[in-house]
Amino acid sequence: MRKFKVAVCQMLVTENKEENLIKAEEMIREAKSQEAKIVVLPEIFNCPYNSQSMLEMAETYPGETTSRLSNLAKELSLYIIGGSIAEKSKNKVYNTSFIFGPQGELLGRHRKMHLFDIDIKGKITFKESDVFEAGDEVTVVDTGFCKIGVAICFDMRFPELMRLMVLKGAEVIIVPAAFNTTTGPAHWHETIKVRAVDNQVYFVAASPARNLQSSYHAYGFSTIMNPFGEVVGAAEEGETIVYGEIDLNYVEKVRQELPLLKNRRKDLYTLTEV
Ligand SMILES: O=C(O)CCC(=O)C(=O)O
Repeated sequence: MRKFKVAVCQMLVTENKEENLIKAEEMIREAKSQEAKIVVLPEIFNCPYNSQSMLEMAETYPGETTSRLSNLAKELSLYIIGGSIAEKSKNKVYNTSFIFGPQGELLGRHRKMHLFDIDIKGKITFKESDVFEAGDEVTVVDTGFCKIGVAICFDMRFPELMRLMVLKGAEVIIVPAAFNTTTGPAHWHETIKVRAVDNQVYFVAASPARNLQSSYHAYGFSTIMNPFGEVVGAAEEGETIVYGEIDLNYVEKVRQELPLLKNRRKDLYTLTEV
């Protein structure tokens, strides 16, 4: 398969976990009815993005949320990039994206590698490391028709990680995220564009819808960007599903016509995973 539709569910996340799971399922079913092959959920889609909720609602794998996503992937024969959830494992909690294939199989899991610890005076302070441990693996899953790099939110600010995914064969990078109303307007669009252009990949960034009732105001503006830096699908701040076509032949064409990856001076510098 060289061309397929990807859908990003920019869902409104509430305090009610069951409500969030039902919403995610409804949106995934809708995306399937529009013939999407890959459906993406946002970061922490089953509970509010705050330390207390994430700790309270953390689940082990397999657990309620992942079983529901896996069953849905199987029933609908879809790839589901399951946003992220708080994952409990051996007395630690991770911010984890579970990725399911069309038989309901777990294709991979990405544990957020760069934790969102920031303090922008008078604007936003957040310390994810109060809740989460950092993951330590670069995640690239193989669908059989393309390789997909998966990272979570703050991870997208680290160009080395994105490039490592491409060196492992990723032609598409998918990032469940939840930027906010301070850093979103400042950096969201530019980061998506530059990561897509530098790495010559489709870059799919999924946000929750903005919920002004919650303590964390997600930015929204989920975006699908092509390898030449053109937007192929985008939302504003409200709840919606964003669709875009991924064309792997176009990745090849851009990489040939503007040979950035080929022209790296590997004799002068290298990037290695340790
Ligand atoms: O990088 C940013 O500005 C936002 C990151 C974030 O919200 C997150 O990692 O959850």
